[in-house]
Amino acid sequence: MPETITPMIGFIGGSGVYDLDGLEERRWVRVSTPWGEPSDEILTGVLSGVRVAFLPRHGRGHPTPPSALNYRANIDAMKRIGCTELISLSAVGSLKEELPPGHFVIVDQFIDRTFAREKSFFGPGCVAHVSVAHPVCPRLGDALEAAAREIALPLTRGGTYLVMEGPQFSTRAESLLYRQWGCDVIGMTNMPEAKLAREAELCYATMAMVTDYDCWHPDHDHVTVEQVVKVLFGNAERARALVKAVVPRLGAPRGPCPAGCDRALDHALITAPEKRDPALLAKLDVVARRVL
Ligand SMILES: CSC[C@H]1O[C@H](OP(=O)(O)O)[C@H](O)[C@@H]1O
Ligand SMILES: Nc1ncnc2[nH]cnc12
Repeated sequence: MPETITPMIGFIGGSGVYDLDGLEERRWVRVSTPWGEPSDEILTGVLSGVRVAFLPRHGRGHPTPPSALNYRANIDAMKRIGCTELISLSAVGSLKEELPPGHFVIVDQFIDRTFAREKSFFGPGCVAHVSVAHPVCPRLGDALEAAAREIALPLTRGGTYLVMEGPQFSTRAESLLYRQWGCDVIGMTNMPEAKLAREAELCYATMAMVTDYDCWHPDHDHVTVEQVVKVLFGNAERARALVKAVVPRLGAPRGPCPAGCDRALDHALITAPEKRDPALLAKLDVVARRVL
């Protein structure tokens, strides 16, 4: 008999999304992990009868830049508190004319250009290679699409998110290069987040909220924080409406993920049991508990 999972929907709120409203049994909870401290306390509560958790990715008040985020602690903490799926709400720049500020994109691919971050829970003493060929859970994508259409958000389903290191925005040459690569949007945070969610066997999807045209567009000034923030105020309101619309669609008890996100480690571990490092295995207590 396949296991029945009672979902707890986790949200990781990006720039401009530092809180969730409308929760019952609302409580900010401190969660420590073997990987260090997450960005902030995690807000837990109940929305439409469904358990939810919310982590402000950069911390409340936005003290932490993309490269200094402890992505491993964030993902571990969300799983540790009971999340079964993760939805990222992220501000992005647009690399396509037809994705103007105010538009929403359910991305389904990433190009990871980050280079100064811890990208795996595994390493010497326990080597694992998961597939991220399809980094986004289609079931979460379907739920996000249905919810976004219900509240009439301007929406595109599918797109490639270029993840840059930052914190500076791109040069014009870089922006033009990413357009040539066929990328749709650009941001600084969703990798290694999506890779780590896969290693932790959590379903993951991103709702990207376009705030600017980066710096490639001949008719628009280059992106500034001021501009991002201005658009974000509108977007953040709509992001909250999206959360309220998506949660009931994901809340029912369910079987295993049809795409296999929750079994990503089934064929990933390659280190022989007798060669595994007990100290690392102890840190993997929650992330890899199903297979260790
Ligand atoms: C404030 S603009 C740059 C900043 O916004 C995005 O963050 P998030 O994905 O957490 O919404 C982008 O990735 C940068 O970190
Ligand atoms: N143009 C841009 N580049 C990188 N991250 C962003 N976040 C929002 N706009 C961005």
